[in-house]
Amino acid sequence: MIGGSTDRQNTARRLMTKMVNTLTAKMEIGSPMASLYLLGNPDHYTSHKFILFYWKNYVREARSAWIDTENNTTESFNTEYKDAPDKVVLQKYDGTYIGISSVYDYIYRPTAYERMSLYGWICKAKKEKRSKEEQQEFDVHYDKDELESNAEDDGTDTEGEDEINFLGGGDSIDDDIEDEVGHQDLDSEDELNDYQIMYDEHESHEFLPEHPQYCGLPRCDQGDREYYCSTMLALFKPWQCGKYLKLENESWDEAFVGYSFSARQLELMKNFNIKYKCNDAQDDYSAEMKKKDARENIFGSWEDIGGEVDTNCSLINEDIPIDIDEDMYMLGNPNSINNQKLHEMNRIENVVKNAGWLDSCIGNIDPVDTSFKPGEKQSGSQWNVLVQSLKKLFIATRSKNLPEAKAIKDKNSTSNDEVVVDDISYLNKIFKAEKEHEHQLINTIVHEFSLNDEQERAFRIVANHATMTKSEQLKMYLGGMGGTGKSQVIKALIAFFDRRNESHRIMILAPTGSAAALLNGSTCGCGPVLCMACMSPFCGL
Ligand SMILES: Nc1ncnc2c1ncn2[C@@H]1O[C@H](COP(=O)(O)OP(=O)(O)OP(=O)(O)O)[C@@H](O)[C@H]1O
Repeated sequence: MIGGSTDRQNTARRLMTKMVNTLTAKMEIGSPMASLYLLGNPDHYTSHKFILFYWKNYVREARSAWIDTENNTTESFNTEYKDAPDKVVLQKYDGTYIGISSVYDYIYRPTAYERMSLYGWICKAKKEKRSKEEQQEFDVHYDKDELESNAEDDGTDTEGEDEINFLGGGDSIDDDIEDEVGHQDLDSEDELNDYQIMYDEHESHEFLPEHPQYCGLPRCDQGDREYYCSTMLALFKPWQCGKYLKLENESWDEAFVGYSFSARQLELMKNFNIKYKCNDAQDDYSAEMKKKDARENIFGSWEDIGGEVDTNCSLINEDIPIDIDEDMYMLGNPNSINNQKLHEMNRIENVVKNAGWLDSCIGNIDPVDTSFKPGEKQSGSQWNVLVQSLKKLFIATRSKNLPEAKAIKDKNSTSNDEVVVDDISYLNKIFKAEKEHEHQLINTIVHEFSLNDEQERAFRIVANHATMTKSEQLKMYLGGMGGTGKSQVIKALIAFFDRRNESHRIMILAPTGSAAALLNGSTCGCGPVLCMACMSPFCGL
């Protein structure tokens, strides 16, 4: 679909958007996160702010100044120059569309900044949209005729020209055009530090090329040396035109060697290469692993596979061809990576099989008969009614002999004038179940689960109550700090009801799936209705 016609691409895009929106709506936001958003605080903190910088456009612009005269241009430069034209943003100005590139923001910067390198400019530049009032004031201050006459003037370096060119060609761009270029003009040195010329991250995407290359700076020790030198010069030597960066008869390399970079700039250049050093180290490690025949080690070779290619695609320098031995990936080759992978997968499968993880279920669950056909034909709703009525019948039969049901029955038979004193003897420590074996069972479980005094008290209240034939519903809350043994009490109760063959009288509910899973219970969502139906003493929980 992605590679199809425009219609199909749009359909695919719409579908993806719908899916993302649907998933996002279902996403839960925790209360701390919600509070952060409401208070306008960030949801994360970083020590540095990074600005996306698409350097290739600038280097292309700088090198293009030499494209005609530079007879010894390398093939790679020619190809690159032709294949990757500058990306511009189209804006309507006085009925005419003009292309604006962020490169011009640097080239036509105010005279106050003419000694600022591209690197410094990118760190400080910020693009802001002018408010309507500011725009009106600006329009009044710089009238259009003056702008046009100055724009035609291709000569001297006047202050006026700087201001005009700095506008990127549009001082009165239509209001409805999204990326209006707003700048302040500066006169004094003092303003240099205060002046924030930073790209606003919310608008900068308008100016970015499709393939981010911010990490793919050329290498100092490999590849096209000329391209590397021109890139570093474009970054660190101030320029308005590529001609500023080197002399007519000079190569980029000579200009690079001859330029005195500051200590900070040299340090930055060194840092640019750290990523490549890491990649090299990773490749060396892969080579080492291969040598050691990692196939002998179950897990070792998993790390080894694909070591040649850095999976952080955006960080790979597209300029440098990745050296991949295709033979290594062919299945026919017994030493190929794919075969090694297959071999490891079989080994792991055997390990898992031998450990019994793939054995059939111990509980002997009957297999579902997929070929089953009902003996009588009924519509869906008729089946539904039948199932519901059978369910009711089943629940009624099961709860017929439960004490609560009996108690309710008995209670209903008493008249309104009668005072009934509820039996709450089960709360006493000296309570003894009517039947001796029930009393014994309670004692055994207290002992088996080594319940402490408080746990025992809680357990006995529920267990005693369960042995009574006439009693009100027990509503009880068992609280305590984390790890104080609440779950232990519940486990004891599960065992108690289990041994009385009354597992159906207890239902474990928890607010989250993981909490419920710890006690083999369910989440609260499915609770209330079933809880009432099973007449569990935990109904009130
Ligand atoms: N009487 C006991 N004898 C021995 N071990 C116990 C006893 N009561 C609790 N424990 C142990 O203490 C640990 C914490 O107990 P438990 O999980 O029941 O606490 P909890 O109050 O339910 O904790 P949380 O609120 O964090 O879920 C468990 O490992 C449990 O086995």
